[in-house]
Amino acid sequence: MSESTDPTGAGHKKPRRVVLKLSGEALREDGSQDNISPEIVGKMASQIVEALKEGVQIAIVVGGGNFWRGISASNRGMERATADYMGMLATVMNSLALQSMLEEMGVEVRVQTAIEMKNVAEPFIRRVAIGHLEKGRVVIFGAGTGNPFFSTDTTAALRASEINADVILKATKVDGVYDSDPAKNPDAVRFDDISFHEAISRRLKVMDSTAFSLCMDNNKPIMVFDMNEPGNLKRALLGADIGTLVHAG
Ligand SMILES: Nc1ncnc2c1ncn2[C@@H]1O[C@H](COP(=O)(O)OP(=O)(O)OP(=O)(O)O)[C@@H](O)[C@H]1O
Ligand SMILES: O=c1ccn([C@@H]2O[C@H](COP(=O)(O)O)[C@@H](O)[C@H]2O)c(=O)[nH]1
Repeated sequence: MSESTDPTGAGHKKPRRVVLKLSGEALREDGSQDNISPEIVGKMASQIVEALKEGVQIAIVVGGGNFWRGISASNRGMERATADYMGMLATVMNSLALQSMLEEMGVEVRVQTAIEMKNVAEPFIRRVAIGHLEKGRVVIFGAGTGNPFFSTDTTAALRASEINADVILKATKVDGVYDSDPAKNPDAVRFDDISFHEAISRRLKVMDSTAFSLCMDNNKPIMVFDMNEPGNLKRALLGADIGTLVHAG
């Protein structure tokens, strides 16, 4: 794709509203004991500030893998639903860290959680979230879907459908979707674009199948890209060739 191509397939050059999915794991500095690196969160927040200048409405879902993944704890003997609720609480910590950094940079932010915790955040109310976005505020959706056995990728797919986002921008440690996990296979080959159907039938693990299916059913394209590179979020919004577009085909 060139700088001018349509990243959403929706007929406009720049999306009007996006859901940005941030990896929780990416908030931790390699080798550090801290689960959250304020420096990394700051760098992500700077990119979000830069992207907001494009006039795009941005809602965010942050993962929790820097603290806790329910399935890992469950594989080690903990009851799955409880482990998953712990994972959802982890995403709230990440949401608050991001809110704090964005506010330091002058951005108005509201965190809305799927599990009520009114002392720290608003409850998720779809119409209120849309109202915030229309006023130029960033909305961060914390606590996942509020349900165990799901992931924050599925949360991003669900919220994108609910708020009618044009595209999901999935920021990861890798620069797109590969034919196998590039972290495990150095010979993995990257796709410029791939259909939902093919991503699901090849069982590509960059997102879970529930998230892919929900995006496919609701026609929400996903741009998978590496946000560690400064400026990449803005490039993704403008349709630059920096990742893999997963689309209806
Ligand atoms: N076919 C594939 N193509 C690209 N990445 C893949 C593929 N299969 C597995 N992966 C892995 O998926 C990861 C991307 O997922 P994501 O950003 O959600 O990471 P995560 O660690 O699960 O995040 P979180 O902390 O939010 O749980 C990459 O780190 C990559 O190694
Ligand atoms: O809807 C949801 C979302 C998340 N969880 C739990 O939280 C952790 C962290 O999320 P990641 O997507 O892995 O970053 C996840 O492993 C689940 O345990 C959930 O239960 N429901």
